[in-house]
Amino acid sequence: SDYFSSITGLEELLQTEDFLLRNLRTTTNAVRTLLQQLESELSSIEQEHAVAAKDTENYLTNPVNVYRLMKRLHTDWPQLEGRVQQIPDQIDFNVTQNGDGLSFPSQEDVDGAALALVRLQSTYKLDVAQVAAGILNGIKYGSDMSWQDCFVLGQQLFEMEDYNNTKVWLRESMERLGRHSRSHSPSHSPSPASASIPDSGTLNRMEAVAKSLFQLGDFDTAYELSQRVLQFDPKRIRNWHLGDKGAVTTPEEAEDMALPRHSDSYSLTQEFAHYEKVCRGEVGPSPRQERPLRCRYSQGSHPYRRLAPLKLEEHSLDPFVVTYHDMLSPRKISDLRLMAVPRMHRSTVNPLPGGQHKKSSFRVSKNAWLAYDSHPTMGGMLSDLSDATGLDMTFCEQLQVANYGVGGHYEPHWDFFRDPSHYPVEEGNRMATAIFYLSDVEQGGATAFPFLNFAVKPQLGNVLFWYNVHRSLDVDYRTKHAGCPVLKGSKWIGNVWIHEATQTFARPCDVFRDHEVSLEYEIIK
Ligand SMILES: O=C(O)CCC(=O)C(=O)O
Ligand SMILES: [Fe+2]
Repeated sequence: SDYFSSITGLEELLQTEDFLLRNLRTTTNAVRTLLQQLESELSSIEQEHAVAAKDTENYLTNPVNVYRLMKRLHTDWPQLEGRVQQIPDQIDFNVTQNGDGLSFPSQEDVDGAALALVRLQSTYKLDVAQVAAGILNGIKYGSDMSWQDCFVLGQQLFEMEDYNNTKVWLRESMERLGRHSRSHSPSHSPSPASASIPDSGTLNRMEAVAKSLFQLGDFDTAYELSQRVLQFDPKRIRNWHLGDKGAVTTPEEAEDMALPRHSDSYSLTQEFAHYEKVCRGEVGPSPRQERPLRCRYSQGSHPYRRLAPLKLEEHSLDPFVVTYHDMLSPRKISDLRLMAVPRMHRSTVNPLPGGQHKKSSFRVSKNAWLAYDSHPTMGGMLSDLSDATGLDMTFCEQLQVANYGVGGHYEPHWDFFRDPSHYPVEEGNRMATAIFYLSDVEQGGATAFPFLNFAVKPQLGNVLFWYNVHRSLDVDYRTKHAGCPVLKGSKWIGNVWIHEATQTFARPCDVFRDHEVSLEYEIIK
């Protein structure tokens, strides 16, 4: 399971479908050969009968014809009968059951993929009609969704009790069906298009969904859906008893019900709405915030960097958030990703003390932990990071390589632990975070800092670095950050968390505590 959370799993699914396709192709070829054989015998007997019909008496007085008629009926037809009856045995197509070692998505995967689509739609304010047409932010990538695709998605969202989105997708489906049935009138459509006219099973499902929508008080969509059903099968009207009026919800109640069950309370806050704006690039830093920021060369803390200075881009001075450009070559990155792929698992979030690590819709990605001594590239990453930041790398967690598929994301969070039982005392809290970007991302997938009003677009080889704590070692609530949903592409990152102990000289404390500025950001508004 968990195929939807990253690109690596999806490749397996594509391979599964390749296998299914090859099998179906072999099977249809075999069936065609069988049919062709039957067809040729059929037409030779038909020809015989055409001759006989012209002059039956003449035909039947020919002893050869008589003999052949006898033989056909006595021997050939029973044989033909046997051959036709054996056809099903010759069609071996049980791929979904006995396709050994094939990967199939679970219900959770299908739900995850639906949620991802809906998340993208809401975060990036995408127009459903455009998404269904395979267009993301004006760029046409994929093929169109059929009216059935939209309907199935709508039905699934309905089952997931996400009624707001059910509505938009069912509407889109009906819209497409309407367009479709106008452009393919049933009389002249021997093409696959005729297969897109709803069959009775689909009409039943449409009817059932219409009924439920009616009971939920979404009369408009229910009406629209019913009209479509009637258009294809006018007889159905007599089946309709839409329940007694007492069971019908008032529009106000329906409004309440229309809140998607899967969105937790955080996604309804102002803070979350602001975060989504930052992801969309609708808000940015103020001129006052931006004025002191520079792109500059940095010699870091190692003498070698005088010869090869680092390209440093400042995003914020307090809290300190910067990008070091071109820290890792594409070749090293591909080595790293190859090492990580076989070790990838669905990402979990940190539990309450004593709790279980849990998968969550809050963080949808896969990750792997890699030890720094397992490959020279990784040791190099740490020493480069140390040279750049001046920090000591004695206490850092293993490299966490993460991959987000389309719709993958990590909602706003802090990297530091608020509960000291979450980290070893001798190592201290997560003082700083460095994110190595191990891929570019075509659209979406920025690392957003909602309180600081900026988002950093992943760029292969760059490192994003920031301090999670004040100099006083009090946690800095302004550093809340997130991985925005990936809209197009696949996002790879490598996380390094550097702990506090051993940084005494690299980042000495101030005399005074300096954390008050960040306290107001602790509370979710
Ligand atoms: O994906 C990102 O850009 C941020 C990831 C992150 O914050 C984390 O893994 O802790
Ligand atoms: Fe983080």
